[in-house]
Amino acid sequence: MTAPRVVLVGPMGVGKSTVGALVAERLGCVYRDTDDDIVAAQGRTIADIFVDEGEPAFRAIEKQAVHKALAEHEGVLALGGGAILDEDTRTLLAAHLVVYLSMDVEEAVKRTGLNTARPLLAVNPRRQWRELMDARRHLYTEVAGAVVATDGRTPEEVAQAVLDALELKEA
Ligand SMILES: Nc1ncnc2c1ncn2[C@@H]1O[C@H](COP(=O)(O)OP(=O)(O)O)[C@@H](O)[C@H]1O
Ligand SMILES: O=C(O)C1=C[C@@H](OP(=O)(O)O)[C@@H](O)[C@H](O)C1
Ligand SMILES: [Mg+2]
Repeated sequence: MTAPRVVLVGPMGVGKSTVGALVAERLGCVYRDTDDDIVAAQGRTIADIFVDEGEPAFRAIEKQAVHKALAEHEGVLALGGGAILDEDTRTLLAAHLVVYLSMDVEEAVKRTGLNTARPLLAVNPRRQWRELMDARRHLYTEVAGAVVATDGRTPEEVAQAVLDALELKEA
């Protein structure tokens, strides 16, 4: 069966895309990011999809993109932070090796700031991030086979911790 070597989940700005690319390089396999798939397929940015069609429409597009990538990708796969909100997606993830990258709120604000590319954090990022995590923390934990804390760690250190977690799981 085709399956990603590892699937990275976690909140916006935790480093899924940055760390995913590093882990793929270290494993000598291909890196894929479902946000990039969505942008390529739609020919517009994530922020534009949110503005043009709203979050429910984005989630429907995202669900399709995630299910396609889980079915066909063999390397490292990073999901958008909200992909785990979908119950069918969580069910599919149960069959995969999933690593949850975590961080606390201060680290989150440092990394994402007022970056308008992430529409869900455009206004009052600290409060919005707390609310998002209250709604999602248990879902990240539910789908994950391992949790890697990223606070105060460089992307290279986080990538190494992910590789260590993989080695433990694959052993
Ligand atoms: N371990 C880290 N320490 C500090 N900054 C980081 C770390 N990992 C990622 N970043 C920075 O945080 C921002 C968000 O990273 P990104 O990989 O896009 O996160 P995600 O895909 O989870 O939203 C980027 O500016 C990136 O350079
Ligand atoms: O957490 C979320 O709901 C989102 C996370 C984003 O991806 P990253 O987690 O890669 O920033 C992107 O899919 C969109 O802005 C919504
Ligand atoms: Mg990303």
